[in-house]
Amino acid sequence: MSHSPLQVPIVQLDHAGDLPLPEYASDHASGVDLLAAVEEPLTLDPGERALVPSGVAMALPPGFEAQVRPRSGLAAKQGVTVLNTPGTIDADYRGEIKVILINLGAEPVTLARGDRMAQLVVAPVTRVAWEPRDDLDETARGGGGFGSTGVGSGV
Ligand SMILES: O=c1ccn([C@H]2C[C@H](O)[C@@H](COP(=O)(O)OP(=O)(O)OP(=O)(O)O)O2)c(=O)[nH]1
Ligand SMILES: [Mg+2]
Repeated sequence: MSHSPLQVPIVQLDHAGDLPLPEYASDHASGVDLLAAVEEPLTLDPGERALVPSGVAMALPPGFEAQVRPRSGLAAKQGVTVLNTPGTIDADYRGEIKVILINLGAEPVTLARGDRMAQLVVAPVTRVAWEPRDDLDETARGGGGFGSTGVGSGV
């Protein structure tokens, strides 16, 4: 299996020049870390959310998306997560990638410029063409869901 990376055009919208491109933090990390491209430190009070710029825009090839996911360290240590996780970056989006962070912890959390705030995972997507029908094929599960399987159908 080939591991050659997907080539993705990227633009650094933040022109200060001190922020590197989003990078993979280990050899086989799934996501690149998105950096907070804030001019001044940003403090999120408990319960507060913010739309935080990443400083980058990209042109994903058709057939791919990017998912904005939380970093577990930030979540476990400080209670900060991505409100709309996984955020969806469409292949035809050319604007700045922004991260909706929320502080679910009990203490204020401050993000400094360049702090790694979330991770971005590029993944293939399948688009569908609907085939309208009057009914669907039968399966053992049928319409059962929401805890329908197992002893007593409990949770
Ligand atoms: O966490 C996110 C989620 C989305 N976006 C950008 C890229 C995405 O392609 C666009 C639209 O996102 P989405 O479809 O989730 O939002 P919407 O509320 O449906 O807006 P729209 O009507 O623009 O699609 O916003 C981000 O920068 N960060
Ligand atoms: Mg949308």
